Amino acid sequence: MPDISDSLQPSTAGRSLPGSALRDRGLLGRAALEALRKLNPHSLIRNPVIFTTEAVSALVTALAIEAAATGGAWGFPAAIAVWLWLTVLFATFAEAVAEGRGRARAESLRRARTETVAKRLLRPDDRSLWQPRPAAALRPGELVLVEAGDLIPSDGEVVEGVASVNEAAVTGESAPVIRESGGDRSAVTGGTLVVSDWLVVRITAAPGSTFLDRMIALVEGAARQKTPNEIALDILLAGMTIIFLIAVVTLVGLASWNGQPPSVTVLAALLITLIPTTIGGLLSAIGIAGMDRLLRVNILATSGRAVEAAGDVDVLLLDKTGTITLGNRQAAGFHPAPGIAERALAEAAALASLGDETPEGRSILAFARAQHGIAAPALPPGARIVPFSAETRLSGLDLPDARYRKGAVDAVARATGAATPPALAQAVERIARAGATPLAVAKDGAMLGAIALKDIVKPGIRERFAALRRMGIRTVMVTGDNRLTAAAIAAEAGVDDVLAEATPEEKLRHIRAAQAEGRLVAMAGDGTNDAPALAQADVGLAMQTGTQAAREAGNMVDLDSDPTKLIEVVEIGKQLLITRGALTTFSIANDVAKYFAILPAIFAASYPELQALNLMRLTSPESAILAAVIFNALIIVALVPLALRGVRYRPEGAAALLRRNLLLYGLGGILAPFLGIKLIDLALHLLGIV
Ligand SMILES: Nc1ncnc2c1ncn2[C@@H]1O[C@H](COP(=O)(O)OP(=O)(O)OP(=O)(O)O)[C@@H](O)[C@H]1O
Ligand SMILES: [K+]
Ligand SMILES: [Mg+2]
Repeated sequence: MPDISDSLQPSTAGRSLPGSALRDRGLLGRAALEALRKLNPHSLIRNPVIFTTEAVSALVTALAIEAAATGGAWGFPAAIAVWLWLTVLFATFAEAVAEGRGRARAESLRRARTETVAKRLLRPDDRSLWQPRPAAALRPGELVLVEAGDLIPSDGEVVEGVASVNEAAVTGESAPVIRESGGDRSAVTGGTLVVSDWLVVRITAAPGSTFLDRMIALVEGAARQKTPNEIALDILLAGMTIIFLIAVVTLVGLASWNGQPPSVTVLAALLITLIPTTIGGLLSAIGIAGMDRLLRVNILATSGRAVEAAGDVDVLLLDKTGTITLGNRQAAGFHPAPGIAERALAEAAALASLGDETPEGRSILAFARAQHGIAAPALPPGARIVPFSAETRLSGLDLPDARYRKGAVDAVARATGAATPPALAQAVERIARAGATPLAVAKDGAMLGAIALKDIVKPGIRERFAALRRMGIRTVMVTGDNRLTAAAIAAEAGVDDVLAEATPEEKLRHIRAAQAEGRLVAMAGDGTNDAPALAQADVGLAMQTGTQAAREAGNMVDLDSDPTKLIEVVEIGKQLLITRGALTTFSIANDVAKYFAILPAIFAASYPELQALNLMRLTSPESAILAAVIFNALIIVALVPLALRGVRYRPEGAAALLRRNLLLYGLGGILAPFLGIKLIDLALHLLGIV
């Protein structure tokens, strides 16, 4: 069998150096075209600041044309109009570049969605009777046979069989993973390849809404919605636009007091340089780039809001089996109660597992055969299977003359009324202290012994939990397993806290309680019993190896099935929030210099004393105004790489972070335009343009 731990290695598929998008010529060309398409006012209205800029650009263009037609001075309004249009174009370009990176990934995913022909089973109980059927025509509920070498035609649940599957098409990771019926690794994804053995799969996805389809829509940004934070910032920016509009209009009265009223072109230039075009132009690119950075670490986020929430997460809950451990729990020992032969225990354990479709159940049958040559008998007539459930924490078989149960020790004791002899209790304790899961086996009202199920902690997890702790995040393991096993695994994995013997409802209640205390909660899980908790958590990170239910309940899927990836999610979330804050600060701080550049120019005629404000000693009023507009446009392009890459995040205190960013982006935002406008003014002068 392939080593599943291979799939823990972070994948490098689809990853490239940050900012490399800006060096990709084809991508830039396509983005430029897309930027032009985005000039359509109908779509631009979603961005109030840039929409205002476009309206003002149109107005100044009309004025320039009118001046040219009537023989007036049209050069200055024309130059301003050109740079105002470029301002709008740079903003739409930023968004187009951010989207373009996802589109490239979508194209490679589309190639994975090849047209396969499925083997649809005609009868559920007969694998030899099948009919070819195009994958696209498969409906939910239909059964298909997938054999070694076949592509899995659509998403589904494995109902029979164990196979290794290469999921590289989706995850970029070529080490095969195990897919099997019954347990937490039963979900299969359309477009992935069965490399050995066979599976019978019940289709769960309707045509056109498979995981791959949704993934494509997501990376293309088709499903993207503004987050509540983005909407709030948009409203703030729109408010500032209105305030500056009022301020600029009232200037007309002031300036006309004892001189010439300023021209509409000059007022337009003043308005656009003062409204927050920088952050307005980069806001959506910042959000898209954040989702894209997640994708590069192989995490698929279906909600931008979850990415933002991740930036502020305080607690991470994880289930044990399949999340902290590999989840391939295998029977590894029989421990009979005093006076019971080991073979009698093994026979009872096998009977109790006859109808148990979980990997644990199958491993017990295999172990009984390997250790004692016990062949699993056919299901006797009149037998009733008691399937495993996370609520009862046991499973078993009722025969007309005997009842067999196996499961969590306390659960079996309660259900059968059987007493646990002290020697057995000691054996159970030893198993659990070693980090294995003890299952008690009972026949009617008597305990026959225990089975030890071994599971392995995913490698490297301890260091990663330590890193989470340094980021101020508390890790809590919530598991259905018993206290001792939970404590042993918790100690080995290095989590901060552990909640054992938890039913799905208790996992859910635990999250609600933390949220009620005002904490932001992340949950990582893989099982159907984790689904309610994954849905309730602010960040629900489902393992790609998990069940369909878990993957649908969460708002992120980790294609590498590594719960400690939350580190990356948190960093990217923080980075997103910091980048947005930094560029907003920068954008608003920029206004100071523009004020000093444009106001003296406007009032030059009315109030010559105001020349004292012309700190930059700009060549002429016209040159000052044009230089400010050019700077205002160019700064958007200059900041695109930062918006895409994100401001670097270092784990340090919030106060230190705020201080550093205020200094860098606040003070930088005040000073940069003084320098920039002066340089542009000089250049315009040297080129003889003004
Ligand atoms: N096939 C089975 N038959 C009987 N009992 C089982 C079986 N599988 C698991 N159990 C018992 O039920 C308990 C709860 O199982 P459940 O799957 O809810 O939680 P878990 O997988 O152990 O933990 P986690 O919630 O961390 O994944 C297990 O700890 C084990 O004692
Ligand atoms: K501006
Ligand atoms: Mg589980």
